[in-house]
Amino acid sequence: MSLVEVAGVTHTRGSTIVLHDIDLRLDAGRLAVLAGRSGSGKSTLCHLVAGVMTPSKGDVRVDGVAAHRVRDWAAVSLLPQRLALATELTVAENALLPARIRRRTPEADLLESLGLAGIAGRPVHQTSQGERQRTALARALVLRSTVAVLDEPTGHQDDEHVGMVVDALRAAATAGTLVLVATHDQRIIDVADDVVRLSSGRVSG
Ligand SMILES: Nc1ncnc2c1ncn2[C@@H]1O[C@H](COP(=O)(O)OP(=O)(O)OP(=O)(O)O)[C@@H](O)[C@H]1O
Repeated sequence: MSLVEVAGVTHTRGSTIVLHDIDLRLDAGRLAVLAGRSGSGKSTLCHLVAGVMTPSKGDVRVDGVAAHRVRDWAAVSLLPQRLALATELTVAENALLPARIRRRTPEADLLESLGLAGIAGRPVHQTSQGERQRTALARALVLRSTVAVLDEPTGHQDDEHVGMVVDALRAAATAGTLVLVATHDQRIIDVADDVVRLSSGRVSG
């Protein structure tokens, strides 16, 4: 059994079929990329694996459990495109919240590795879009979850910070997380273990 199993998934949004009969198996400790043009269905598939949507047809399972029933951030974490940060809290409070809730000690250098140490104490509403995105990425990585689903993690990053993000994704995969990334950023695709290409809602290669 693979860690993530997507079987016969067709998904409809509004009146449009946005995913067609998707089959996919992904294993632990891999950096897996969902690549494809804007509108090809990457975010939708991310949402299904993260369990925030249920498929119209077919099955999405994480470790044998229907993805929408998994409620534990240590099992499946998510970096959504819209980030969903608490903007009145600081960068560190947001990023480390999942660890604090579980009384777990976060990795000492997580904020440093994402270039956030210098602004750790600043409220998120006083940060840039790129800093916010890295804060939400840190929150998705802080528990070393079994699966981390990351939707466009470099969308707001300059070259230097793309390098930091890529290193963080590789480190998470090396530590055992299945890192599932929706992106069209070639710099991530170049270091991926698995690349799944979506085209108009179908796996194309
Ligand atoms: N709420 C919605 N209602 C109807 N259609 C939707 C909705 N959200 C997305 N879609 C459509 O579903 C398709 C897949 O969208 P999705 O966001 O998964 O693509 P994507 O590959 O992640 O795109 P991007 O790279 O631009 O984020 C698109 O054709 C989009 O127009």
